[in-house]
Amino acid sequence: MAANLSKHDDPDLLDYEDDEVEVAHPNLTASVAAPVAPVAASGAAAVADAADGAAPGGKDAKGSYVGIHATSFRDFLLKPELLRAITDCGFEHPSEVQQETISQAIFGTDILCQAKSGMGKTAVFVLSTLQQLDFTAAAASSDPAASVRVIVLCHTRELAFQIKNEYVRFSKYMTGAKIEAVFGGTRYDEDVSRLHSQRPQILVATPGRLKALVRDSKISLRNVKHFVLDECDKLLEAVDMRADVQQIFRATPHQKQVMMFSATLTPEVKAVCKRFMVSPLEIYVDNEAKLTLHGLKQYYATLAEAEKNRQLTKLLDDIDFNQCCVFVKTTMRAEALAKLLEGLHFPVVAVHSHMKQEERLKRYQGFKNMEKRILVATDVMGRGIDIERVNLVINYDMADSRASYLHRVGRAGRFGTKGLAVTFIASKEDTDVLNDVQKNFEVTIEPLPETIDKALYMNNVAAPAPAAAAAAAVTAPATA
Ligand SMILES: Nc1ncnc2c1ncn2[C@@H]1O[C@H](COP(=O)(O)OP(=O)(O)OP(=O)(O)O)[C@@H](O)[C@H]1O
Repeated sequence: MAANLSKHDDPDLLDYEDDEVEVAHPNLTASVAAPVAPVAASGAAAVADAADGAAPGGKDAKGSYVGIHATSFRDFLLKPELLRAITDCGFEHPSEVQQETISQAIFGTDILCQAKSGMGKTAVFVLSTLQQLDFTAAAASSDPAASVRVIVLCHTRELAFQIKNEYVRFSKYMTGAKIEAVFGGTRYDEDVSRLHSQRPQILVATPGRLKALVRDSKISLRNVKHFVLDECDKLLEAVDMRADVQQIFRATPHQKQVMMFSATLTPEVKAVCKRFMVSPLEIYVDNEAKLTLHGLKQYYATLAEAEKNRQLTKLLDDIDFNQCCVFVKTTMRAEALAKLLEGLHFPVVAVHSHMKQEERLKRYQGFKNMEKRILVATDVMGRGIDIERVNLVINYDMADSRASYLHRVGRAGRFGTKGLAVTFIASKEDTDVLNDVQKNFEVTIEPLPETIDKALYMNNVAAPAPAAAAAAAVTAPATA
């Protein structure tokens, strides 16, 4: 494995998602002139809607969109307890990226993998590491002080929590499997005692917290056999994060499997990633155009900043969504917008980096459990987060780059399902990003039409016959 990584000064411990610019925005605190009818506050209607996503016969509709039906998870010759858990999770067929990578990942090959958002990259490293681990009592007692065999690094706490849960559900028939997650914003001493008492074999972490634990010798990584970076471009692009990752990497043995994943990998980041690896299997999307999610209908609305609130509330009323993510550019705007929507009785919750960790996870979990239908968030929630019922993304503030746009809209249309993304364009910079997205991802983002046909963004809603289309269509506001 490549060991001659360049040195960086030790940065202060950081929460990596705290990179948002704080700009007060008067528009958000202004009240919306016209009263707006709320969407159903109860989860019941939405749960019924979400059921639309299920294919006839109760089968999960997702598998039928992107699964390669000629192959099956059985073809990977996985452990029976893993296959049982895969079946319980409703996975029928491996997706393309799973088919391309799992068969080699389970033999310990280093993997550098780029694949579209929502196509099941998580299961690649979760399944392949679980397949390779030995959870027997003998293995556990061999060196209890250095129990960790798998390190998974990711950039946010919610993602760490989500990945830990994926490990839990796929290891449910594996006796002795112990999985923990550590991330900033929680009590350090509690992490220390939990790691000491639990002795996990699998540890999911944000780099800052893990770096501190390693630095203080609260954990030994000398037995690590698998080192995974999810959203690796995010972890390696910024110098401070990369330095933390490098420091953790250096605390692990030379001999190990390294796997890295993202939907977006620039040539520069690929080169950095490969310095951590030895002869990796490289799976890339050869043309950015192929990152476009074809189940996702994308529109934009050109409008003035002051018109955003009215437009947003109109969309939330008119569009028949299951769950929706609204992205804004700062934590302050997230708070203000959520308050405004709450005042109008929309079932909304805000998540951003400037809130207590406990509260943040509670809100994220509540949204995941369908207690609220609208999430207002900063880019903190823009990557990796997998919430199955989200079929509408609204960029209230345009993303600052095409990569960020791609990750955000990828919160809808997961695993080949249908979804809708609407982006507000209020400045020349917004237009530039929009043009960059259209050019590089070869997608045509149309102006928001008067009406949006439900069949475009709801699964199992048949496209109406042309004559009936007008009557069935949902009314949407005209663009400014
Ligand atoms: N083979 C499969 N069959 C059915 N569902 C699957 C399969 N593989 C993954 N999924 C589901 O697809 C969804 C998206 O998977 P995942 O979050 O791993 O995507 P991703 O590629 O990591 O996306 P992103 O780049 O946005 O992080 C999850 O809900 C996951 O449970």
